[in-house]
Amino acid sequence: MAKQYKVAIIGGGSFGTAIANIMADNGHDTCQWMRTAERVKEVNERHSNEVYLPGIKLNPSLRASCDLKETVSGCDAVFFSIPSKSSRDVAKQLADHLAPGTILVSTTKGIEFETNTLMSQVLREELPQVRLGVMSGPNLAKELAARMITGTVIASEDPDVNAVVQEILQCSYFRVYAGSDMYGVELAGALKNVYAITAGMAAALDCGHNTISMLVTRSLAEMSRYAVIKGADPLTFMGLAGVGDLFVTCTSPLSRNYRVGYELGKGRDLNEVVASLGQVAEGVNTLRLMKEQSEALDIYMPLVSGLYDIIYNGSKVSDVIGSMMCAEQSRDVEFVLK
Ligand SMILES: NC(=O)c1ccc[n+]([C@@H]2O[C@H](COP(=O)([O-])OP(=O)(O)OC[C@H]3O[C@@H](n4cnc5c(N)ncnc54)[C@H](O)[C@@H]3O)[C@@H](O)[C@H]2O)c1
Ligand SMILES: O=P(O)(O)OC[C@H](O)CO
Repeated sequence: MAKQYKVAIIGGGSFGTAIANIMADNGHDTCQWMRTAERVKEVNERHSNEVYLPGIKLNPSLRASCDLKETVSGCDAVFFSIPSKSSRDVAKQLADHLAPGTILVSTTKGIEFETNTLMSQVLREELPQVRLGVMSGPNLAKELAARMITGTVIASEDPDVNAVVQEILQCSYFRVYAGSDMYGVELAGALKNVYAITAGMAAALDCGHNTISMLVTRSLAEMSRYAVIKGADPLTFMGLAGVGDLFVTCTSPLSRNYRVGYELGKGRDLNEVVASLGQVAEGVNTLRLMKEQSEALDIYMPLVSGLYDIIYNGSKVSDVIGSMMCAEQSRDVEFVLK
């Protein structure tokens, strides 16, 4: 029989609940920390989290708690699934409760806005005692919670972290691949959200399949170009955390970032769209960061600039597309060509 671990998940939203449910399905002693007492009661008594995962029956062995110390005490591994905006605050709360050597896995696909810092770095700064990993891939929470076949990537500098996480999560519907390019895996997860907004907008404007295909492929080129300049391995972007996640997020209406783009494409106001979502769409802040970075580092990112101009400068979609199509002819796969 496979080893049973004591595990915790920090975050009571869609993804935290989906991951907690897998671990409970796998027979691990699983506790999920969430800040809302009403939601804790619902998970413990009705085995559901209707606000975030409507219609999903959770494993009855999954426990929830509002008590952070009790949740993580004695855990072998802790999964962190808090939106980037609040990650540092929650990490600070965890500081006194995580034993040295505990495995901590970030599943957050965002960047700290004020510092342009990835979550692994935020966690490293606040929780130096842990062994870190990041998990990312084409992982729509609703599909995972419905136990649809899914693959993901765990990346850590410590191969033991990868092996333990594979053992904890691997099951008949979830396949966990290992990687060592932690930076690339995490960056890919954050960047693809921006391009999903563009893809949602293109869908709202009834663009053809040729257009969507060009958009997604050039998105991959643009995010890879940025990531390579920042030190990531371009091959990471060919895997599940790169092209895999870009594909799912740019094509599925289950993606919140895609939905933001779709609603913007239908002419709705950004603030109104974000407020009505009721869940996080990390790409909105990541877009602003990428625009700043592309200017500061002089990286050619026409899709980021175009989307930024449409959302924040009131540019017309047709004008932005027109200027992109008339730009100087370029080479394909230039981000890997020397
Ligand atoms: N939903 C998905 O399909 C999915 C898949 C992979 C990764 N992710 C990433 O996981 C992260 C979390 O996403 P999600 O989908 O679970 O978001 P969500 O909006 O569904 O839920 C966010 C959760 O975080 C909690 N939270 C926010 N601020 C908090 C604070 N200060 N203290 C305590 N709790 C706080 C909220 O109460 C809520 O329970 C994001 O970075 C997202 O990109 C999401
Ligand atoms: O709903 P989104 O747009 O945050 O995307 C969810 C996941 O990241 C897809 O892998």
